[in-house]
Amino acid sequence: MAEITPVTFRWGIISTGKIAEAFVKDLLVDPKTRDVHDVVHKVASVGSRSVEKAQEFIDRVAGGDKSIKGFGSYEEDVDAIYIGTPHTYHYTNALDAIKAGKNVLCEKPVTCNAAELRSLIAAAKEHNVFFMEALWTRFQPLSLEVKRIAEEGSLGQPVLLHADLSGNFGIHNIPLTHRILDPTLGGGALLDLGPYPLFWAILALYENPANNLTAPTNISASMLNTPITPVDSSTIFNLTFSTSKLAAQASLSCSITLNALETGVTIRFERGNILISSPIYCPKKFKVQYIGENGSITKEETRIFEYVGGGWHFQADEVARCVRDNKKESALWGHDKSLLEMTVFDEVRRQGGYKFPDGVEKVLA
Ligand SMILES: NC(=O)C1=CN([C@@H]2O[C@H](COP(=O)(O)OP(=O)(O)OC[C@H]3O[C@@H](n4cnc5c(N)ncnc54)[C@H](OP(=O)(O)O)[C@@H]3O)[C@@H](O)[C@H]2O)C=CC1
Ligand SMILES: O=C1OC[C@@H](O)[C@H](O)[C@H]1O
Repeated sequence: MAEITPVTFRWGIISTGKIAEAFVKDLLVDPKTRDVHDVVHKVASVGSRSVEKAQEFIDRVAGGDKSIKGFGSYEEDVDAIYIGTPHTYHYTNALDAIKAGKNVLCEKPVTCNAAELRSLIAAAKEHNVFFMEALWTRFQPLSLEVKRIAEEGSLGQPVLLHADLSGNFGIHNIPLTHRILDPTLGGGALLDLGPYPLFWAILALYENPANNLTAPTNISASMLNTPITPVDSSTIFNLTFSTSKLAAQASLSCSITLNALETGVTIRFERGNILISSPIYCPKKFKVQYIGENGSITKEETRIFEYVGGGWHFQADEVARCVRDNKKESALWGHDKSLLEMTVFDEVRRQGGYKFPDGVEKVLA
């Protein structure tokens, strides 16, 4: 077989925080370890509020690679910019990058509200650039296989989906300025953890061909605040999908004070179940149960997925391929799904009474 010459994709990184480090480490993993031969990734520059921090990040995470430029600002000459700042900075950082004609991969939640996202989508169209939320779980091989099995027919239609993402942040022992507690940084469970339970509902229900990409017909929600700051410590939200061909519901929750459950997602179909192990943002294992005529389990299969790296590189491969092919959005996690996410979150916050402090939302509906 002829050797493919891979495209070298140059990334500019904005932020020197926790997730930026995880993403950059994955960019440095040899793509061949995950059987990817058409793209390779190169970290070209790191932007921070401080040039010293940027250099310290390059030394620590990328072995001091002299070809990587460190900037005390966010201007870079690259194929795409990855944004890993706190939620409430995504809009401004992404807009600046888009206006500079850059392709953008922006961390989840892509913005604080749907109005900000609509404004970014319009800007991306105007400047003819690729734009995607970094909903990394969508691109992992396990998710692709869950989707294939869910839609292949032998389980029947999905009826009920339960998904929870909890993570104990030790909220009594972290500063009030921590991004998870600070309302000016969009703190709380919903915006930080909520994208993942919602992602599984989008994959299994919204994307189900019988739903024909129809938005939920009902959203009901309740939020519980922390005793410390006015952000949600836990939130529950339910979605109903009802079309002529699909009648299904999702019961979703997230918490910043509890540990994760062993099984984070359960998708119940007419003739079986899919049970996905935690962590639900990069699960390595799921189980499929087939149910017979009398309601008992007739067959059970466990599937395990392993790869080198943390799982963030799959979304990087998607961005590189989309940009190479001149696509402006991903077919797997396009603008419509991020917009659905932000619309659901706006409604959950409305019902739950979570208002951001004045000035946090840069665009209002
Ligand atoms: N996909 C995933 O698995 C994960 C995604 N995330 C998402 O990534 C984003 C960042 O999270 P995380 O990396 O944990 O956050 P961190 O606090 O670790 O890092 C955020 C970085 O943003 C920069 N920054 C710019 N302005 C501010 C500000 N006013 N306050 C604090 N930091 C600022 C800082 O870099 P500098 O000082 O260099 O400018 C800082 O290091 C969030 O939106 C979160 O939802 C988080 C964890 C996992
Ligand atoms: O995206 C995320 O996934 C893992 C969580 O621990 C983190 O807080 C969140 O931002």
